[in-house]
Amino acid sequence: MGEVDPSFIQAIEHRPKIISGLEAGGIPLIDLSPLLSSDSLEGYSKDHPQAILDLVEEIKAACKDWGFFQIINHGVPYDALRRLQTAAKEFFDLPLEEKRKVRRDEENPLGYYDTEHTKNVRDWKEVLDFVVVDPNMIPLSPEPDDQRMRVMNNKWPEYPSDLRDACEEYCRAVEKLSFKLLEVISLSLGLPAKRLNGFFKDQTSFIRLNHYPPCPTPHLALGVGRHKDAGALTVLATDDVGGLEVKRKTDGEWIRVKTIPESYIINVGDIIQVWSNDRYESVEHRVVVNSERERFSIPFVLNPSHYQMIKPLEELVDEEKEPARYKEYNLGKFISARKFSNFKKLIVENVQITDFKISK
Ligand SMILES: O=C(O)CCC(=O)C(=O)O
Ligand SMILES: [Fe+2]
Repeated sequence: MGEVDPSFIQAIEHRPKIISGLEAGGIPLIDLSPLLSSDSLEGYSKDHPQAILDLVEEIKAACKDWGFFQIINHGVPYDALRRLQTAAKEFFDLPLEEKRKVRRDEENPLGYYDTEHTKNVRDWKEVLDFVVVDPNMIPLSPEPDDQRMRVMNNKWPEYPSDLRDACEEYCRAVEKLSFKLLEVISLSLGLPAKRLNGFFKDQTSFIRLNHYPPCPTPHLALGVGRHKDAGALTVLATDDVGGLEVKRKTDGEWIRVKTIPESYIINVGDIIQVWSNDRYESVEHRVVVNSERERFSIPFVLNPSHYQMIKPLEELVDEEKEPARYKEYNLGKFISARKFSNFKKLIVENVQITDFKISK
């Protein structure tokens, strides 16, 4: 990634404003300590202590107003994250030919990849992807009648030798956190805490190690172009180099997310938007790069099983007052369409949940 290839250059209206060091903030910061003492919030809101009810309200407001929030006192051991961050840096420091030994290919979309395009513009980044349940399956093609499946296997690099262990250990901790958050979100929608858990048997959740090298033209390119996360929920760890920007719902301004030590950034994905029938929205975000410091981030994307049909939850729709706003879609077919479209620059837009929107 030396000189700037035209494939990285964003259209003028999507280029970032380069702000030096200034971070606007505004995204809610939520203290999860009330959750630390319990493993599960089984039951309905009314059965919980006030501290939990307050937390549910805070998360509800954050999901509605921003689609994003930051958390502290989340219970994920910092050492587990540090260990994975160290291993990730060691991996990305390897020569390209070494990294390409585990590269993603047409058969298996997992592994190393440095040519992802978001909205048809190349991202200034390299990634390493792993699934949480290994091996995992997704449909071979997005065609509705094609029943064939594709097996996805994690491709563990030979170096650094503890990357696999670090990743698996981190995954267990962050997965536990993400299911707790899912319970709070379920309560915040007026549903029983465990209402959403059933969708995650045979989950297709994945972990991505992102590396954004310094970029000589940060005003022209983006680390990740504007996008919405397609999963249910994203739990994002970043280092102390800022860059993530969230599109503020009130005015469409791009707001830089503050880096807070030992915190996570949580965002609602497309699937929660559909389940909640638009009560919560999956909000657009992007990553701005800089010319001086490399940046690392690790999103964990909580994703249901491939065979799940995604549609608004029955309890949240009412034919008269609140009709379903989406037709159901098969998650596996959706993932399959996405995974194999970002290989190359396409003429058409990727599949989006809006493709399933029921017009009023
Ligand atoms: O690196 C970041 O801060 C965010 C990355 C992201 O949005 C993604 O990988 O979907
Ligand atoms: Fe994202």
